[in-house]
Amino acid sequence: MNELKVNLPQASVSYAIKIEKGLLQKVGKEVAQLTNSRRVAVITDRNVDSYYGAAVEQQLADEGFEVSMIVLQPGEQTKTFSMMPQIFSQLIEAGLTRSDVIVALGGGVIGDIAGFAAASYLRGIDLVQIPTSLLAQVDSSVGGKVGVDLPEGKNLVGSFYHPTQVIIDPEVLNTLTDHYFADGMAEVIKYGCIWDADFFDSLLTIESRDAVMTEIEWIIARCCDIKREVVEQDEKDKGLRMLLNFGHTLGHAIEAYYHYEHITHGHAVAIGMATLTEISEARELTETGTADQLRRVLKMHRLPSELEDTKAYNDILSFVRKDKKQLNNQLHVVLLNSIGTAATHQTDVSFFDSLGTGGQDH
Ligand SMILES: NC(=O)c1ccc[n+]([C@@H]2O[C@H](COP(=O)([O-])OP(=O)(O)OC[C@H]3O[C@@H](n4cnc5c(N)ncnc54)[C@H](O)[C@@H]3O)[C@@H](O)[C@H]2O)c1
Ligand SMILES: O=C(O)C(=O)C[C@@H](O)[C@H](O)[C@H](O)COP(=O)(O)O
Ligand SMILES: [Zn+2]
Repeated sequence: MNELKVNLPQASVSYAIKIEKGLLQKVGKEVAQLTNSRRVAVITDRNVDSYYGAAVEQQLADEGFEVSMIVLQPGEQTKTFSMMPQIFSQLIEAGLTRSDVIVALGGGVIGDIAGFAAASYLRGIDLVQIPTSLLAQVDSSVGGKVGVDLPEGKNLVGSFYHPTQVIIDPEVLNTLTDHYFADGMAEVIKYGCIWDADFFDSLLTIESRDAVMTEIEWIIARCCDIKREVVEQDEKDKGLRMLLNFGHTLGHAIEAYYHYEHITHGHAVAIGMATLTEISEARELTETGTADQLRRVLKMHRLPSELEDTKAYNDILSFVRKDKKQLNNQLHVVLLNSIGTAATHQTDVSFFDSLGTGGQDH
């Protein structure tokens, strides 16, 4: 088993990330070790429930827990503020008290919304993250960002709320579709881009999904460890943590433009990373050849580097203009110096003027 520890002394928080093939079979015992409570609500989505819901429910029941299953519709449209009253009602109906536990069993959508429910229900109850998509295993289950979307944009309501443990079983990835596997690879590639050139290079040698799966435990562990290192230094996203947003300013705008349908988070981030790197390379802010390397690794892992509908960029820019992280009309964008190192830059939206022209200014 790989076990990492996230330590945030300033927030009086410390939790383990456990990574092991087959760990889902021991989930009842893992949760039982974390709490004296005997009541658990498992929040999941219909897809994940159909594969793993019954087994998780049974194991928790075997440990003496009274278990309530809250099963949501799959997809980003579920991660909305308007879903919260329904979830809170179900938690009340399940009789969850302050000493009880919410288990988030699913991808990033479930982790974010169940985490937000745990952060706000009764002013906060314990949360265990059991991420089941690659994206959730390498990124969203770690670091405590929980929240929901508003019609106006992504993740506009939320908080920092850490789990008491993250339980990762890479074997569950076998039932994930290729599309969502690729989504997770976008965030994996992001870590190589911003933090670790050797890791990036190794991703260029692992060509297929099967090849990734043979190396999966250390890949997940490396990503979680990078995120741990970043979050421990900047829990509240005021400085270093912004690097984890590489590709996201444009990515989030693309997702919002398409109403969170058609283009999923990882695909949007892939386009965001490649497009931004093309622009910054054309402006000599990034080492020549970086965008090519990035496009190569994205293609290898079945991810896009550009939007097919380049005409959409004008409208997408209006979402970039409304980016939530602006300060005095300045956007924070993360640019690569070269593969493996990145920095945040303040700029205005004109930085994106060349969108859709391959990085060349009009
Ligand atoms: N909190 C954070 O730090 C953070 C980080 C990155 C992304 N996110 C958020 O995460 C979300 C995207 O997460 P995602 O890509 O996991 O999407 P998702 O939760 O929608 O899961 C993708 C799809 O895979 C299915 N699925 C999940 N696990 C499965 C499994 N083992 N077998 C079969 N099907 C499975 C789901 O039902 C869903 O249809 C976005 O909302 C994004 O904003 C949050
Ligand atoms: O954990 C972080 O910090 C990240 O930025 C990770 C991102 O991959 C993730 O998509 C996150 O939800 C974005 O957060 P936001 O604050 O830009 O909404
Ligand atoms: Zn992301």
